[in-house]
Amino acid sequence: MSRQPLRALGLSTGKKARLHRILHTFGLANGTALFLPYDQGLEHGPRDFFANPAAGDPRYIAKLAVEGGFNGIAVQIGLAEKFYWDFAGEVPLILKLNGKTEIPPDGSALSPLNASVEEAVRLGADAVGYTLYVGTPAQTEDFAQYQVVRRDAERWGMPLIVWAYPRGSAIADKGGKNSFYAVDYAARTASELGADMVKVNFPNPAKRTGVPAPYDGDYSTQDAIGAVVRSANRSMLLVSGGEKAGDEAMLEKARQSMEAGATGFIFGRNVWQRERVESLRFVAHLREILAKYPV
Ligand SMILES: O=C[C@H](O)COP(=O)(O)O
Repeated sequence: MSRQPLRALGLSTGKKARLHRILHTFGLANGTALFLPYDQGLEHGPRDFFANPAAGDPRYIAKLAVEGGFNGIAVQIGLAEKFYWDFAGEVPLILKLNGKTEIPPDGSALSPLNASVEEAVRLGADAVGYTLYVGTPAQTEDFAQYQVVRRDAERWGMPLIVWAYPRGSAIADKGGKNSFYAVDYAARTASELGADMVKVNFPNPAKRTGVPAPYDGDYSTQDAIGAVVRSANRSMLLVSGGEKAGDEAMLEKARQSMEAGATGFIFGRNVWQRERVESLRFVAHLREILAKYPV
């Protein structure tokens, strides 16, 4: 069960204090989490803002994070430097330390570092984020880069959230990046490598060719997300939103995730690729779900 009191997670003092601030003084302040990720402008490009052009303005998103009662906003260094100060202290900052464009092919992806844990401290961040691509040809280099971040995070008492993303042709041949096998393996990898929180896509247990046993068996989505939470063990599990989908489908995934023991959600496009009032209405539904699972 990943959703446990902070005291049960073996955290250092600085990490525990920052996580307590994030989880127990912001959002619902009940130990669950709702984060707003806003690095899509780098990862996917401005195409993500066409559905709601207002969302291309970082001030609009930061205001939404405050008004929506989020536990944190995750941005890259440039936006943290130039925009976060307007809202500093009003919503926790998660400084995303690495990131890349979608222009180079996905298969051999390594997400380079663009900022440091020390800069996160200077900016008043309460956590840092690192994208770890599990299964690519660049995995060895990625692990080495990650290890430095993990040590810095430990030294500065900074919680480390790992975006654990299966990627590359080897993963494509084994059921794809959202398969139960791939997501479960990514959650376990992040946990083994010292993540305090791990962010994964919701696993899809549909039968696929090339998936190693026992992942080729029959599993419900509830079985699959339950296994992923167990694989994350003492790393708190956050479920990612992904591309904009129907509200009912998203809310059902959210319910199943919390029922399985997840700590919360990190939903971006599903929140802000719509008009502000609609965003806040959707957020209210997410908060209703989170309210049922206090830690
Ligand atoms: O880093 C990318 C974002 O976390 C993606 O968030 P999203 O899929 O909910 O838009």
